[in-house]
Order: sequence, then structure tokens, then C-alpha cells
Amino acid sequence: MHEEGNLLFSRSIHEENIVGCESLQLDYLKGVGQMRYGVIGTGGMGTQYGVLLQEFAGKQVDFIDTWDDNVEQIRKQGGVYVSQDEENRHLVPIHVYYPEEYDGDPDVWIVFLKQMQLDDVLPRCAHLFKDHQVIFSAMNGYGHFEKFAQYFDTSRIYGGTALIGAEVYGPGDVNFTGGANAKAMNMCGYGEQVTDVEHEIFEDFTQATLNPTIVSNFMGMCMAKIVFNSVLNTLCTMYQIRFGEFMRHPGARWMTEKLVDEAYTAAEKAGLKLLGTRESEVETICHTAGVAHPLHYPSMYQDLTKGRSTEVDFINGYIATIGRENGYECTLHEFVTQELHLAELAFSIHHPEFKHS
Ligand SMILES: CC(C)(CO)C(=O)C(=O)O
Repeated sequence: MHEEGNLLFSRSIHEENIVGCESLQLDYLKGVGQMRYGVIGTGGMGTQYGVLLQEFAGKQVDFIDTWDDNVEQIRKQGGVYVSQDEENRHLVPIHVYYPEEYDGDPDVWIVFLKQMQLDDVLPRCAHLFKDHQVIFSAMNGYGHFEKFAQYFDTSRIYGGTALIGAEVYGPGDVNFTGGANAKAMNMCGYGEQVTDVEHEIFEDFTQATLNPTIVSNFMGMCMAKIVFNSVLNTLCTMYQIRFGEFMRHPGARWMTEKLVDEAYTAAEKAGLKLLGTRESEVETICHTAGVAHPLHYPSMYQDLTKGRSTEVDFINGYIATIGRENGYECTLHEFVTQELHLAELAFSIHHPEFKHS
């Protein structure tokens, strides 16, 4: 999912921020290229990052998961089945562990959990976290970095935003969506310094075909993606439609403009400068939905239609929170948050076979 020239996922490295941070000379630097990865959350995105690092960058990757059916199925079939846009489905041998049984020591943790899972899973992994390690995540929503900071020094936390899709068909079976050569992501240190470690991760992600870009504004990067998701994920999920179907609605651009406008005002009141302007964000959303990825169902849709809670409180709800904390009421985002919760309730009424979690 790569948008050339798009500010949400621009392609530039801000060399001026590069520092040779002494404290981040990890053991792996004794032999460059030997960096080992541990993925926490072997769902759609965690599997994708880990498998691509394994297959294309030749990295050693261990996978941690707490979903019993997934762990057992992966062990039973000797790996995870992966496909790209429903093609080339093949079994990739992977090593998966419950947190309690893992005794490895990766250099980099990659976390892809749902925001609501962190309070349960991070404490289960706490014994695995070591001072020399760094942690990276490109999860949707906001709240995870402050939770990582309970275990890691902030100089060891790296964030990202990914325009990369994945769908879990079932335990041990994942499809990567949106085009093998169309993946794109941004990354940035929590402290906004570009370290040697970040460079090494950048190189590995590049080899893994994830098309990373290092950007210099951490919160601006995060907020731009949160705003993107606050429109497309939330509205498409509420109506159970694809990105392109949303854009067929004559009011789609108007709705996008209203939500983007309110979110930008809330961010500005909080003193945050986003990547891109209101206009460029609206363009990115409309172009991504209508032209680049019209067939995409957002990850939030997958949660709703599997009877799981969604991350809306960490997306639209987060925008509303930063507005409220700074004396600005985000009536639209508050309203949309409640509407999405109503959609969750409606789904559980129409589908009693799913027990909502
Ligand atoms: C893949 C992408 C970028 C599209 O919204 C996403 O964030 C999601 O589906 O949650």
C-alpha cells in the first residue's frame, strides 16, 4: 500500500537527525546483520512482519502468542500458511511460543497486538524484556507507547505507521492484502533521534519489502495515521463496506473533510503538528480509498465481524480525548465513537453465535 509523494507515507530519511547513540550500540553490532527479532502477537500484521523478515531479509525471528488455537495449529501444521492477495498460499515454518515458555533473547521486539490486549499480554511478557533490547510497533490507535515505557527506556522505543494490510483466515492462516509491491510504512524513534539501531531495523524492513521511511516527527506521524483510520476504518466498519464502496457515496469527501478538520483542530489545540495539511490528509484518504485500495476492508471490520471489540476508543476516542483535555469538544468523533459501539452491539444482536469479547 504505497502512495508515492503522499505525506502520510512519504519516502525520505531525515539524515540531519541521525546520531550514533552510544547507549544503543547493541550486541548485534559486533556482527552487523545478525539482529534477531521477536514478534509479540502472531496475528495478521505480526505474522506479516515476522514472515517477511524471515523470508526476504533472512532474519532469525521468534513468534510469541497468547491465542491458544493459533499456537497449537501452527505447531500442528509446522508453521503458518501465508498468501499475498489470496495467491501463492504456502506454509512458512515458524517457531511460536507462549510467553511463559519462551527463553530467547531477541535484539528487537516487534509488537502487533490490539490496544485492548496490551494490559494482559505485556505483563505476561515482562520477564522477557531486557535492558539491551529495543521495541518497535506500528499498531493502529494510540496508547501503546506509554505502556511500553513501563518496561523500556523511551530511547529504546520506536514507533511506526503501516499502510499494510493483513487478514487472519483462521488459526495459522494469514493473507497479506493490498499488493506485494505496494507496502509502505513510516518509522520514528519515540525520542525522534535516528540511531544506528533504527538504521539497522530500517535496512531489515527494506529487505523485507516493507518499504519503510524514517520520519522525524513522532506524534505527527502517529496522528496522521490515527486520523486516516478515524475516517476509513470507523465508517467502513460501521456500514460493513469496503474502502471503495465508501467513496461511491456522494457525501464521502464531505464526511472525510469534517472528521479530518475536527481532528486537526484537536491536535493543534494539543500542540501537535501533523505530517501534512488538512487538505493533503483528505486527499490521501480519498485517493487511498477510491483509487489505490478500493477493495480493502479495514482491520476494524475484521474485528467487528468476528464478534470482537474494536479499537475505536483508541482512534476516534483518542482524538476526542486530546481535544477534551485541551478545552475543545470533538462532537463528531465523540458521536462516531458511540455509533461504532452501537454497531458492535447491533452485530452481537444479529449474530448471537459470536460471544462478544
Ligand atoms: C491497512 C490499513 C492501513 C488500512 O486502513 C489499516 O490500518 C487497517 O486496515 O487497519
